[in-house]
Amino acid sequence: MDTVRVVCGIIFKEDKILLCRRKAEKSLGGYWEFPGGKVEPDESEGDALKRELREELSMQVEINNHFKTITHQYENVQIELIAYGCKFIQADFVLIDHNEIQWVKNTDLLSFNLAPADVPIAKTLIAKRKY
Ligand SMILES: Nc1nc2c([nH]c(=O)n2[C@H]2C[C@H](O)[C@@H](COP(=O)(O)OP(=O)(O)OP(=O)(O)O)O2)c(=O)[nH]1
Repeated sequence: MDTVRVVCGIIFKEDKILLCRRKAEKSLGGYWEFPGGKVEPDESEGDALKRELREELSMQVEINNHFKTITHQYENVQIELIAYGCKFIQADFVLIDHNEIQWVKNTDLLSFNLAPADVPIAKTLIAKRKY
């Protein structure tokens, strides 16, 4: 089975991280995620992340370090979830693919119903506190 490459942002505003809840009608609807999306062919991970954040949230960030990559097998798809640390710059937060957003303290991440692939990323964030 092919692996779908997905890039997501661990977006910091001071000591809080942005979580977004996927709309009910989407795949993994109702789960909270780090925003981002699929990397298109011939697109860099950074360009894909900037594009997705602009399209989904009208948001601009500064992309910093690669944080962690997780391979996760869902029932009918395998994804490679590539997470980058980002600094929040500004957003209109016009929600397209999500129905709620929240800025969350590191230590509260696991109290959200995270997409299963995101759980190891949240655990690493909690273990490191600051990356
Ligand atoms: N953006 C994002 N997607 C994630 C995360 N964790 C996780 O399992 N995913 C999954 C959900 C989707 O199956 C896929 C990303 O696709 P996407 O966000 O571009 O969604 P999409 O609209 O293209 O997907 P679809 O509903 O059309 O299938 O990766 C995450 O933290 N961020």
